[in-house]
Amino acid sequence: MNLNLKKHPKNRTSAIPSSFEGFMAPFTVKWGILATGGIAQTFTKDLLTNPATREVTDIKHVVAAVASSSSVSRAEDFLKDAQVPDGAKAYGSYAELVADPDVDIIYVATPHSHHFQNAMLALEAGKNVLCEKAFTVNAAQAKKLVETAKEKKLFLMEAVWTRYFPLSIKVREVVTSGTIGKVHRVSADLSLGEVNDDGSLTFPDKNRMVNMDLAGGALLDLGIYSLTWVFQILYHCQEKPREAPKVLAAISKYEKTGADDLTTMLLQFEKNHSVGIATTSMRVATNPEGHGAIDSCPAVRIQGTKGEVQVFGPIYRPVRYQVITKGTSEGKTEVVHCPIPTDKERPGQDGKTSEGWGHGMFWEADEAGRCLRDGKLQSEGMSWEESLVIMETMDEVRKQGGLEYSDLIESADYDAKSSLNGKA
Ligand SMILES: NC(=O)C1=CN([C@@H]2O[C@H](COP(=O)(O)OP(=O)(O)OC[C@H]3O[C@@H](n4cnc5c(N)ncnc54)[C@H](OP(=O)(O)O)[C@@H]3O)[C@@H](O)[C@H]2O)C=CC1
Ligand SMILES: O=C1OC[C@@H](O)[C@H](O)[C@H]1O
Repeated sequence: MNLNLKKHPKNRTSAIPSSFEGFMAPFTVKWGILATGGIAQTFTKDLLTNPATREVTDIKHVVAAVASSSSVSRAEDFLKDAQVPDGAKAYGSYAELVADPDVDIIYVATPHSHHFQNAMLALEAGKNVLCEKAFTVNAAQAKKLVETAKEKKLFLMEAVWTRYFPLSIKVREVVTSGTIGKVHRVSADLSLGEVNDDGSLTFPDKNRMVNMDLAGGALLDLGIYSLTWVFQILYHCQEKPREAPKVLAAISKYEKTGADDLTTMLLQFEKNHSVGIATTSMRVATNPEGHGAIDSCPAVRIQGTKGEVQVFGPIYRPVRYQVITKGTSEGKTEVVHCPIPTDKERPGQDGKTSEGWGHGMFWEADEAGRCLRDGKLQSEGMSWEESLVIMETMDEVRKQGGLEYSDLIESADYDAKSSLNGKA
């Protein structure tokens, strides 16, 4: 779909009585899912939830097709497992998926190493793209994606789902409203404790978390969320033109694979008199009670002159924050819960419980849909410019820590026939 050609009636300039708009058919987004791994499954299930469960009436998602680079049968199994309604197509190659005229937007759900080539494959085929985090391996690749999307007038967005959580939006509002005064410091951590008794990590060496061939490591996989919190406060909430940070980093590497397993970043926004401390690790967990437990200690602290916002982890999928304001002798604490709505008509995410589907990825999908509907090439919540500054920050962190990947996955030269694009 070329955004220049297709406009939803809601985007017309002629006067439509606002009372009428509520009766308009929702804008339908036809998704193509590129890859069949863990997050592709979770995202697809979120697309299939009833939007009304999150009070959305203007957007409807359809899973039009899925592709596996392994085999067509894997794509077929994926459709079955995700309970995708009949009619969706299964492909045994990414090339076939991006050529499907029934697909509006491609969700790229491959390992980091593959994002650049896969997203380029889709853009070159004229498809809009929502690409999983980390956007690419380096800033040069991200720049090339952005240039291509701009030139071809296609929508492109890094899938940093956390930014579209109502919780994130509310926290940004607390900050910009001045409730906690001038913010001088943000610290954010996303860490897992995945260590065996012998000091090795629990991930097998080939696992994408630690595999250098898949651009594994704490920084690109987990640290991106610590950076997300620092950036969505200290960068995103700045007035434009925004100041990019100076960076100081320490990286420690996993001796078995060379991937980073303990990375610490200090980001200084000198003119704004503020500093970010972003940490990530696979050795010591953010939450000593264990990953996935509702954290008892805050994983993000946003510290202002008049108070503090604390966000409880896991910070990629937070459901609770508190605002502590000065003023009275004891101070005042307001705890805010932001539960993720589930579709009770669907069986539990694991197929067993009766909680219903809903992981929280639907909000970013709704945003992508609204951008397509409104003819926007990028989302304000995760703009191209901000993705690029974050990629540049991670480049600098890797440079200081001496963390390099292979030429194949660092290359910013697009090659449709690259092994990273699977079979043609
Ligand atoms: N937003 C979020 O909460 C999360 C995001 N992610 C991000 O999603 C992406 C994928 O992660 P995840 O789904 O956990 O990964 P998985 O390993 O579960 O799946 C990756 C998929 O990519 C495809 N693929 C293509 N080439 C390769 C290759 N050489 N090695 C492995 N897989 C390959 C495979 O699908 P096929 O064979 O069908 O082509 C595979 O199933 C990453 O960028 C990660 O950072 C991950 C977890 C959570
Ligand atoms: O994006 C992610 O969020 C959840 C983590 O467990 C996962 O490793 C990461 O890719």
